[in-house]
Amino acid sequence: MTNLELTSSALKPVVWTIAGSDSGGGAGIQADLATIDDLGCHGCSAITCLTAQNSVSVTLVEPVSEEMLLAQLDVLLADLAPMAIKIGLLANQEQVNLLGKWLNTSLREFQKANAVDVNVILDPVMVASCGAHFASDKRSENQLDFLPFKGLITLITPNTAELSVLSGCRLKDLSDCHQAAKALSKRFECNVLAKGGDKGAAWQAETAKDIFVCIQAPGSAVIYQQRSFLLSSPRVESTNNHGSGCTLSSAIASVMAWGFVLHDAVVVAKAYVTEGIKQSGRPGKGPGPLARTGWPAKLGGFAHISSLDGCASLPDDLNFKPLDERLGVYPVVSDVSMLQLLLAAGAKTIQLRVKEADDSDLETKIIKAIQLGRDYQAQVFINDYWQLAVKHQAFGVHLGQEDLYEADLSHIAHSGLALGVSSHSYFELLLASQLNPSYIALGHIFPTTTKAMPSLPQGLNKLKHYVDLLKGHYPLVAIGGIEFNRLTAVKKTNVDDIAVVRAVTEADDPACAYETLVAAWEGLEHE
Ligand SMILES: Cc1ncc(COP(=O)(O)OP(=O)(O)O)c(N)n1
Ligand SMILES: Cc1ncsc1CCOP(=O)(O)O
Ligand SMILES: [Mg+2]
Repeated sequence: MTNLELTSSALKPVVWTIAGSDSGGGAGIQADLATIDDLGCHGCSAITCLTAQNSVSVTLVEPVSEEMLLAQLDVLLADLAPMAIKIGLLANQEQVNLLGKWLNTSLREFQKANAVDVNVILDPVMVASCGAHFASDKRSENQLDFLPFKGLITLITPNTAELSVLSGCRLKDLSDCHQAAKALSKRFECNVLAKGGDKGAAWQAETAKDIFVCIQAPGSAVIYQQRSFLLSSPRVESTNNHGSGCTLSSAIASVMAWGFVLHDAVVVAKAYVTEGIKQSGRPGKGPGPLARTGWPAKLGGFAHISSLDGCASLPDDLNFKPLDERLGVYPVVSDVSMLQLLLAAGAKTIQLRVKEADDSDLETKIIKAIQLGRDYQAQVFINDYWQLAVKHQAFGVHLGQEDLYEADLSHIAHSGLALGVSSHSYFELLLASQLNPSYIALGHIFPTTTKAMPSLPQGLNKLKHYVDLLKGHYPLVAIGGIEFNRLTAVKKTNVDDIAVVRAVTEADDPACAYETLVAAWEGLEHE
């Protein structure tokens, strides 16, 4: 199954762009609709102004009337309601005020009545990449007052020039930009992606660095909220960047419309822009538009993520022991007798996951599990208790994202243990991949009762995207709600292997259930 089949088999999510028309086709509404379509969504537009422009100049900007802008918003809401909205060029303060009021009334009522969250991404366009100032309002440096959007938007995406105008500060270095982005986030009560793609400052010369200030992102892991991150990509040497900001913000809206969390939308959209610049052309005399290159699936095109707020970043110079063999059907069990029974039934990889808070026999159980692994020449992973796993030389350790910041990863790597890492999103799997682990777990895919999960089930569509990105780079295992009658659908995503709890441990005959799962899983073909 290809990405396209997966996305077109479902109803396309509706994404709106509220922006200006670029007669040159590289930016504005034209770039947005091309992006939205390329990422599998249905695009609708509310046009704020017409611009007469080509790749080198803007000769005229003509705003639509307030009546016309409102009519577009209302008629769309009555039928083609949005899953996400991107706001781009607004021609004057009246349009900002009107839109602020509309978001606060009509859109709010719609969200309340339908119990949905519509994410709104604001690209505060002020200056075109060809140097022209857009807004017809001539008050201080063409600056519009975006405060009517306070508390109504998910994310604002200023470039460095826009950040400087919005914050009223000269931005000399990364630290200045970070402070300004945090101040903006406070002022607008929203998340901020401060784009550093425009070359200029020395600290931006080698890499294109964006600053992501997250104050709140529903569905993202708690440990990655109220935090700032630096997203660094190798700089693509090209002057074809016309419409890159429009493309980025409409890509973020599109990825969110598919149900991905904000952290994911930001990293996927950045990879999309990087690839779009790489493959760009130059139809006019000036900077060309970005190519439309589909949903990003090259790991090397994704940004490196690091912390920007004093919180620890994960090391990226470690090497963990590789697996001796495929994970296959990977049982995760809570007691040693079950572990022994499944090893006897042929399991070659298994995990001991003990969750009783006060288990006085913990170390004894871990020693026994590790010894059984040796007896059966199997890969035994210990969940959570990495010190005991190292002390007794387990084959490997399995850690969740939160656990990664508590553990001594360097000690685990240097002690020769394998490391498996959990992930629940693009953002988390990118962080996991920066660690060079022995495998990456993707979950939870389906609802599970084994564990209270803080995130929603990922589902097969997301799993397929994750696999497209990581396959061949790391062994991949899907976990969560995997049972016999779901194996065919899971195999179609091309994920290497599966981890199971209840499908084995709650069966009347766990050994038989394990053997049946193995026969079925190994009998199915990858696509
Ligand atoms: C193979 C596999 N995948 C994911 C998990 C979950 O690990 P973690 O996120 O650390 O959560 P707990 O298992 O500790 O509740 C796993 N154990 N195994
Ligand atoms: C530990 C864990 N981590 C993500 S889902 C999960 C439990 C999976 O259990 P089951 O296979 O019973 O749904
Ligand atoms: Mg854990």
